[in-house]
Amino acid sequence: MEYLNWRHVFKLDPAKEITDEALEQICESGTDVILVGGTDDVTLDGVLDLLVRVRRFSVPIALEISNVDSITPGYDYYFIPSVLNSRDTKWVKDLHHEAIKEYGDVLIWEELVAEGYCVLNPDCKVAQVTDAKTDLTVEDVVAYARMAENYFKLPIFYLEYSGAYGDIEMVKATAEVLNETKLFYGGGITSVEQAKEMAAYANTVVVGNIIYDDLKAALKTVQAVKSVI
Ligand SMILES: CC(C)=CCC/C(C)=C/CC/C(C)=C/CC/C(C)=C/CC/C(C)=C/CC/C(C)=C/CC/C(C)=C/COP(=O)(O)OP(=O)(O)O
Ligand SMILES: O=P(O)(O)OC[C@@H](O)CO
Ligand SMILES: [Mg+2]
Repeated sequence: MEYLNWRHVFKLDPAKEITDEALEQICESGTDVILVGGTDDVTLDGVLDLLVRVRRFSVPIALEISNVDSITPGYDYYFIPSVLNSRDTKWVKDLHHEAIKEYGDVLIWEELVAEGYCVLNPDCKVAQVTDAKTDLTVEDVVAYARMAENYFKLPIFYLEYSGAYGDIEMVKATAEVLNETKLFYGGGITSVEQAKEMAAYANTVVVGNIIYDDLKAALKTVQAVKSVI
């Protein structure tokens, strides 16, 4: 249950290359966890490679499942997205139903963490793949957040702007209606200022692409997030 207290997360994409030196800096940065996940080209080889390399360090590692073929034992947690604003039930619960039908007898439920995603950047891969309805008002998003917490009782509600910096008013309004469910924010964080701004409202701030574009800037987001009480 330590994920309930995570403030900063680095999300590594198993489809992208990262050098040992960069990986060491990411793992030793003081981040709370390495979350391994991506939308496409996620393979078992990529997921295993990162597991073995990150295990040399003491930071926890979690796998965010995007397809069943790339799941491997050995991760500390398995995060399972359901895209609440997808127009296709496949991404909300059908793939999940299939997986539970096949593996239900052997699942270790304590290792699985359900995430209610609300994807808001229409141009990102995950919005396109899942056919997410992204033209949402604050009232729409707040209703998804309330649904996640009070109806589905999900531990995590994830406001996903992957690749673009999000709308702080959306994040603020969402934070205001959540009590038990943790608010994850992810998308477009490239600076200390942005990291701090989102950390003021989100329980957990997820930093992804900037790791590959500007490692130094990525590393600075750790202390930025943690400096916000
Ligand atoms: C020990 C052991 C092996 C345990 C596990 C056993 C098991 C089989 C568990 C399965 C249980 C279960 C219910 C599984 C669900 C299966 C499944 C396939 C669910 C669908 C998940 C889903 C909705 C995927 C859609 C894509 C998505 C939301 C991905 C999350 C990552 C994300 C948003 C990345 C951001 O995009 P990115 O790739 O970074 O984009 P850019 O490249 O443009 O940056
Ligand atoms: O890659 P960025 O834009 O930082 O987004 C982080 C994460 O929310 C992606 O799933
Ligand atoms: Mg990415």
